[in-house]
Amino acid sequence: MEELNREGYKERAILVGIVSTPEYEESMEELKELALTAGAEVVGIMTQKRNTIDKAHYIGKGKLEELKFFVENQEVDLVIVNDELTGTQIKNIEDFLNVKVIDRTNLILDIFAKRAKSREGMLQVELAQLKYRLPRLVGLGGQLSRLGGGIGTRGPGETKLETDRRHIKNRIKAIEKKLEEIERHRSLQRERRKKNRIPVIAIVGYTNAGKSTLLNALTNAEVYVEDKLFATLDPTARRLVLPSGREVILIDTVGFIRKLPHDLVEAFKSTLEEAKYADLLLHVIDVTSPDMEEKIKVVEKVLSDLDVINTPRINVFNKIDLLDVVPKGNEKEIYISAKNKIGLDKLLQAIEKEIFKDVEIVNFLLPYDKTKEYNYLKEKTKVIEESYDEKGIIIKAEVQKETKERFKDFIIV
Ligand SMILES: Nc1nc2c(ncn2[C@@H]2O[C@H](COP(=O)(O)OP(=O)(O)OP(=O)(O)O)[C@@H](O)[C@H]2O)c(=O)[nH]1
Ligand SMILES: [Mg+2]
Repeated sequence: MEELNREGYKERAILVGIVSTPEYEESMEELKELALTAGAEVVGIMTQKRNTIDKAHYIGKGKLEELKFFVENQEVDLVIVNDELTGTQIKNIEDFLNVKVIDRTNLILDIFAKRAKSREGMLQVELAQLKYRLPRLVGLGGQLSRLGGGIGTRGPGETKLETDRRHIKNRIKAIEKKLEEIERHRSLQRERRKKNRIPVIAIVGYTNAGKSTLLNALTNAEVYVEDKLFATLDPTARRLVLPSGREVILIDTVGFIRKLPHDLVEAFKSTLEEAKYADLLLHVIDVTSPDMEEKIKVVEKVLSDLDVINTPRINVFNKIDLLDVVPKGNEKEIYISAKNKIGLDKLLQAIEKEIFKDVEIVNFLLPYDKTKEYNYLKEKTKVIEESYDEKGIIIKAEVQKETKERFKDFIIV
């Protein structure tokens, strides 16, 4: 879908980046994707080779002159810089070019602001935006008054972004309090799930890898899928019945990206907590992306930061319909096409094997006076069936090895 801004046209943007790392090209390509996702029209890309970022103007003075020429000739509305800028840098460049300047972080925040739908998502994004703005008020003040609205100045649900330091600080406190309440509610839900012994599987991965498509394919859910970045912001949970008839909960999560703004990671921590408490992670990887290895590393870094790098994980290589030769894979590396539903059987088997590797379904016969044992099984295991016999209660339950050992005297076949 073509997105026009409120004035009815697309803001004309030029992308500016510094060439310093080998991944630079992919990173610029991604910046372009981000700009398109935010609703801009990219009319030019300008890069400069240098080792350090210019403290005052990001790029060198000569390059800036060149940029000014381009901005004036191409009727550019917006300059997007590939690195995070200070408030002073934003102000200096804007004063020189007389056009709005935003950085990569602000661009990502802007996309999140437009995409956020749930109350929690909106609060999280607003919090990240306010934290980003607070140290940059010098530079950002001009954007709202002199240069108008548009990309980089929007709040979630189009709320007006604050420019007053005191108000921002108060708002940050208020939002943090509200988010704590929501988090408390969420942890109650988690407790309940734990009590019901339903295993939780979180789908994680780089943005646009196909996570939501996979959730839809496995559960017939209708989660929003789009060939744009950050289609998903809110964690969506769905029930999934495995081939054995056992049930799990599958959760879709927000995608990761390189140089993900720190405040955003912080703000989304509670959403990402879903991954933290998962019994298994499915790491969805787009096999068609030329920098697949680097993206895998970015995701693994976030998983480390979230302290879930040791959670059992299956790497799901997606979009194999676009490959000529498909690798065979193994139990921990499954090749699929979520869109064309190829390889899903193998994936389900692998999930089943991983999740239930330590549990077994066992039948117990408990005499009626064994109330303590009965209560233990009811509370600590997943009871599948219960029936009554003259000798006692027959319980069919999913149990860990230790429980089976402990109750071995009551096992029947
Ligand atoms: N060719 C091909 N395209 C796929 C496949 N799976 C997903 N896609 C496409 O990849 C794009 C992204 O899919 P999503 O499911 O929205 O990706 P996501 O990982 O949820 O993305 P975010 O929520 O933005 O992080 C969409 O255009 C999908 O149609 C696949 O198996 N083959
Ligand atoms: Mg998604």
